[in-house]
Amino acid sequence: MVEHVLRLRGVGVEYRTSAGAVTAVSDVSLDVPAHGMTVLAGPSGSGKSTLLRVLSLVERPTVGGVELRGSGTARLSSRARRNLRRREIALVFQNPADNLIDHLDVGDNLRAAAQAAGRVAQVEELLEQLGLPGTATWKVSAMSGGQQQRLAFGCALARQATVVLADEPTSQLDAVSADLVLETLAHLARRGVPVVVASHDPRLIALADTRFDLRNGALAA
Ligand SMILES: Nc1ncnc2c1ncn2[C@@H]1O[C@H](COP(=O)(O)OP(=O)(O)OP(=O)(O)O)[C@@H](O)[C@H]1O
Repeated sequence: MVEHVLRLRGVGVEYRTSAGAVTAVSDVSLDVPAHGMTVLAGPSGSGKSTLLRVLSLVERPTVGGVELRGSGTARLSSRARRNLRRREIALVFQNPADNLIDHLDVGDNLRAAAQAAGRVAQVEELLEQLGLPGTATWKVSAMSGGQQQRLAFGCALARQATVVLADEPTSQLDAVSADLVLETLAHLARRGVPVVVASHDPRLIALADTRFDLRNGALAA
């Protein structure tokens, strides 16, 4: 059994800008356990979002390697990376509206997410698990921000993703809505789905089974 769902080895990310090269992440090596919630914590600009994009195979690091379930990804073509991402990885963005298709109702969002990964969604069962029973025919716009984020994590469950990654999933929500998301994250972790979250929300960080602290693009000692 693979103990780590994702591993980074010597990862660095550099951006070229008109003002010169910007180092967003330097020499990060870490192992994400195959169970529970892993949090990337750190102040604004410390490299959390960049690292999350690398972990989710959206962005190739400038140097270093990323392993998913024990297999290296560096030699994969862009197309193979895209297919791997589609099959195995779910990424939830901070703005609830960016995670859902607003012209589809709630049930069809779950069905579309499942279909994109070659799966079939058990809509009523998922909505029950998410604490959103009876909402299958609701418009997404009729839901609160917290309910929308919950549904976004439900789409990750519908896809049966190997790992779920989320960038600041509570940052645009009020306290009550953020509570809904924290409950959902705890639910995913209990179901054995590994979750990786970038956040500086202390309540979310408190739920971490594994925590990595970033400072200026590097792991804090
Ligand atoms: N596309 C880019 N081009 C140039 N610099 C970038 C780019 N993306 C990120 N950076 C820089 O890299 C560093 C890390 O940014 P990143 O967004 O990963 O940090 P963060 O911890 O997620 O911050 P926040 O919490 O504010 O989102 C910052 O100095 C940022 O300005």
